[in-house]
Amino acid sequence: MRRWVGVERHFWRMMWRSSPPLVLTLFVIIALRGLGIWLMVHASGQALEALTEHSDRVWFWLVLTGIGVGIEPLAEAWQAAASVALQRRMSRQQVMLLAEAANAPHGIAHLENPETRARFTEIEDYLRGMFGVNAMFAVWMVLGYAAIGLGGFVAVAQWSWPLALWTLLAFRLLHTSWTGYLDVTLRDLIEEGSVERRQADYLRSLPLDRGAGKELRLFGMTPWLLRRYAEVWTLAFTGVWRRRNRAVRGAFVGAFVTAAMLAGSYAWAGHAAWTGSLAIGAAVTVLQGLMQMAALGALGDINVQAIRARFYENEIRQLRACFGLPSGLSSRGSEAEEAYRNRSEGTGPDTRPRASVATRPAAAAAAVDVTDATFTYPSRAEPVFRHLDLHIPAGQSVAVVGVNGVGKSTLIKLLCGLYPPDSGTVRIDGRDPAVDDDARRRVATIFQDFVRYQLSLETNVALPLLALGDDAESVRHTADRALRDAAGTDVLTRLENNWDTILEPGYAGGTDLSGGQWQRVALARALSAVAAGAGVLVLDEPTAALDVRAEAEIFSRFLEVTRGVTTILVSHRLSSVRHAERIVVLGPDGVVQDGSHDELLASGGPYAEMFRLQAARFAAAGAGPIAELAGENS
Ligand SMILES: Nc1ncnc2c1ncn2[C@@H]1O[C@H](COP(=O)(O)OP(=O)(O)OP(=O)(O)O)[C@@H](O)[C@H]1O
Repeated sequence: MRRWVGVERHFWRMMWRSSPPLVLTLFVIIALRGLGIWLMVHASGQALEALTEHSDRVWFWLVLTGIGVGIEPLAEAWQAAASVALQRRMSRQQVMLLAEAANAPHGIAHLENPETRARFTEIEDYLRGMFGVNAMFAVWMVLGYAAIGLGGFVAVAQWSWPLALWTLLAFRLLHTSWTGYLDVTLRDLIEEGSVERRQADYLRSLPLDRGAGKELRLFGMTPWLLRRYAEVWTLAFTGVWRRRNRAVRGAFVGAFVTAAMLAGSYAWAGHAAWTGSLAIGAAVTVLQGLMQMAALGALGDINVQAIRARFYENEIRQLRACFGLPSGLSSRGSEAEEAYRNRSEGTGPDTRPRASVATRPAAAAAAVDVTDATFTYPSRAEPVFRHLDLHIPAGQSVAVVGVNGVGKSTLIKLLCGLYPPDSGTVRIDGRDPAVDDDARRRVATIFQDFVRYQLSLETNVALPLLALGDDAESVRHTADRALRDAAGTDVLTRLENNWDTILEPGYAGGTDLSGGQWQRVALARALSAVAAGAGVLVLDEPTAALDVRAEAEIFSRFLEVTRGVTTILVSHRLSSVRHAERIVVLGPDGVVQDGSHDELLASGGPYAEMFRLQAARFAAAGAGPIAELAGENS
């Protein structure tokens, strides 16, 4: 009971916060609907009574009946419009609340935790789905029905309180037993089998995915996929069906008892009319009132949606609580919500002060210090590395190499503060990026699996500047230079809508880029981040899709344009990494070699061996100028 009160209070508080005038308006409409029904039921009975008595008052009661009848459709339409407007505000608030929750932790471990991810996905699906979009409509419809039922209740109670209460009890029993069933269904849907359901959803979405669509055809995987989908889906729902079947029995028992109680109500009123203790007009009022009270019973779908609305609002609150966030939006979130409202409702431009955007970090190279760091992924038992030490002075260019899976990308994630080390420290200019936003913003990284935003070319390149709120002209200017420095000018010239082209063919006028072109765009984004004030630039295999010559050219150019910034480059192509001032070879037990390209070649060991192997491969393939590039120093 206390839980229910807490959920209800929170739900109404959030609704009130999203728009007090609309909530007040809706309450007025609801009251009007109850009044309208009572007027119709009561006045029509009185009109009949007056008619049988040939009284002049018949017209008076007929007019009131007409008013009562007229109120209902008008109020219903008004209620629908107001609840849809309220939904818009609630959705906006919920999206912001959820986004704040997703972004609250400094790292990304929560996004890799299967349970948390499932909860996020579930809420997001709800918000975007039909139930989420119609939630407010449903909530106020249920209240509207309650008002109608109450109107009927008052009309019956005017003749007999016990009959009104008895009938109310019957309908509440029906309502409670079906709500109990729906509650079980809902909880099952959310809390049980979510991971399996997410997997089933993923499998179902694969044939619609452009990338997966290619492989599905190539490998003839569709029949296997459908079989696997059926298996996972059945697994996800078997328990749900069993529980649902059990719960529906209670609902049916409730329905039978309600039917018996209602038969009693009608017999009661009928007997009174038969024996003459209920006059004809009052009998009409009571019978109509009993019928209107049916609105207090099971409401089916609408009720499910109203329950869902409360459930998910509470889910958002609980998810936020997991990350130490209050139930309402932070001041920054409220500011963003206000800007969103201004724009979506066309009430004005985004006039927020610039202070609400990210602050521009100081533009100077930053030192990187990893001291005695041990790190284990939350889902793993074995650490990726133990007691790792790496110190990079400000302004140095360092290449990190090592075999697959040795932990290069993991090290980069630690430098970005996406995970804290289990023990030891990671510092950027003496500050911990795992807890300090400003320290993290000093690190600009292009990951191996960099994001291909389905947005314009300009946004893809200039994202770090847009995050700072730079004006359009300087954004375009810096993006232009960054793309040029990343040797991506031809990407721009080939696009029909130039900077405004959406980099996704699923949009009108949109297009895709080749792997190499995407990498140039990502590199340009890294350069924009440097222009935005990053002091450490990390490139995690950013050029794997480029040919060897293009990669070598880009690196020498990159080191040129990023002079004055600390650069960390991860690559398997040793022909490229040798341009770095210093090369660090990672092994299972941490740094196994550290020095310049020449020093490492001269000292022998893993680096020299890897380099000779690569050079020999190119030479054997007769790669001509490429072999020259790789073998220059061998
Ligand atoms: N999110 C994760 N959760 C659990 N384990 C992970 C995660 N990401 C990577 N790993 C594991 O951590 C180890 C190091 O991975 P990492 O990606 O850092 O290697 P890498 O040196 O960058 O490899 P590559 O050269 O193939 O890119 C691997 O064993 C990998 O399976």
